[in-house]
Amino acid sequence: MGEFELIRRYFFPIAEAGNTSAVLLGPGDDCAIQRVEPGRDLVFSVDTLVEGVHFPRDYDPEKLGWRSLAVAASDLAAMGADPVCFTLALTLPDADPDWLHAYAAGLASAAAQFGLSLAGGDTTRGPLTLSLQVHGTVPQGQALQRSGARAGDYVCVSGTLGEAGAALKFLGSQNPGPDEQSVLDRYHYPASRLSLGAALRGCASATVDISDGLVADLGHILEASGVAASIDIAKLPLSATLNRLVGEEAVNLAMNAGDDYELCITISPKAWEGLPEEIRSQLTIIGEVTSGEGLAITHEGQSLAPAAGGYDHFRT
Ligand SMILES: Nc1ncnc2c1ncn2[C@@H]1O[C@H](COP(=O)(O)OP(=O)(O)O)[C@@H](O)[C@H]1O
Ligand SMILES: Cc1ncc(C[n+]2csc(CCOP(=O)(O)OP(=O)(O)O)c2C)c(N)n1
Ligand SMILES: [Mg+2]
Repeated sequence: MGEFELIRRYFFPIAEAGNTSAVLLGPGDDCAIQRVEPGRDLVFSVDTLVEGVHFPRDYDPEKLGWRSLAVAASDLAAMGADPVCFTLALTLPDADPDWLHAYAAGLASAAAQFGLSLAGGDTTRGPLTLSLQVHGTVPQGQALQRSGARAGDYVCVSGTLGEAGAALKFLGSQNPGPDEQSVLDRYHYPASRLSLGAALRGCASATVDISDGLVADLGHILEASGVAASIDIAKLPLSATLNRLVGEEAVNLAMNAGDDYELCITISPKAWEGLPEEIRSQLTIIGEVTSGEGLAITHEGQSLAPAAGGYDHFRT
């Protein structure tokens, strides 16, 4: 199978299944063409996944198909963008039809689920690496950013934290029990809170998605906004499953492990009161923004030393 046959066989069908009218030209030419409606801003981001770094060696290709798009889409969620389309740069050690079939199937279901049309890409031979560029749009000037947090805002997170991090221990399990399977699914099928992100436009003061860990990613908001915050670990949303599986380590995983792809947001108390209950129920208030700099961590009022954390590709 040659390069072009591979692309036609496995990826053109995904592009054809996407029905985004904003993609005027999909794969097959030198570039794709996306029309951006007047009055909207284009919001875009690229994320790379490397075998052995972002996912284990010999990882199930169907899960990789889903996961690769989900983690990229999560950046659109963090900006409050409505998803439109994506490109896929695929570097493969060889053209294995079974692998490609399964990868394409996982990717196709994520593309349909997230409303992202495949618009183009690039296919090369080399160590397994995937780069996905995602495009979304927002009404002009309304993209959520890391820089808007103000003293007095609440700090909130969506969903529950720490399970995807816990899953790393069980990735090699032959016979995972129900709790193990449930955290493994959080790793294999990350959330990407696209509709939550869009619903927070005009309400949240700052947003970030939690890829590297809560402490690190909230740290990005604090730095970009020039503020400090305190969070109470007793308020962290931890699932019963995580508590059963890892006991006291749950807090550390929730704070530092990453891979959750939940949103961390700041929001003024007034905007919080104005949120529909359906949106508030997806969020947990874990602390508040203060003036100054840095993140203070407390446990029921007692202050704790901040654990150094978060995933950093180059920290030695
Ligand atoms: N090689 C690069 N050249 C230009 N900008 C980059 C590069 N790598 C990362 N960035 C930018 O630095 C910021 C932080 O990157 P990253 O931590 O990967 O963000 P995210 O967690 O949202 O994927 C982003 O705005 C990203 O666009
Ligand atoms: C097999 C495996 N080991 C370790 C991890 C943990 N891990 C690797 S990269 C990463 C952080 C997210 O990756 P990054 O490239 O920083 O994503 P971005 O912030 O750019 O979205 C984490 C938590 C993992 N996901 N899989
Ligand atoms: Mg990135």
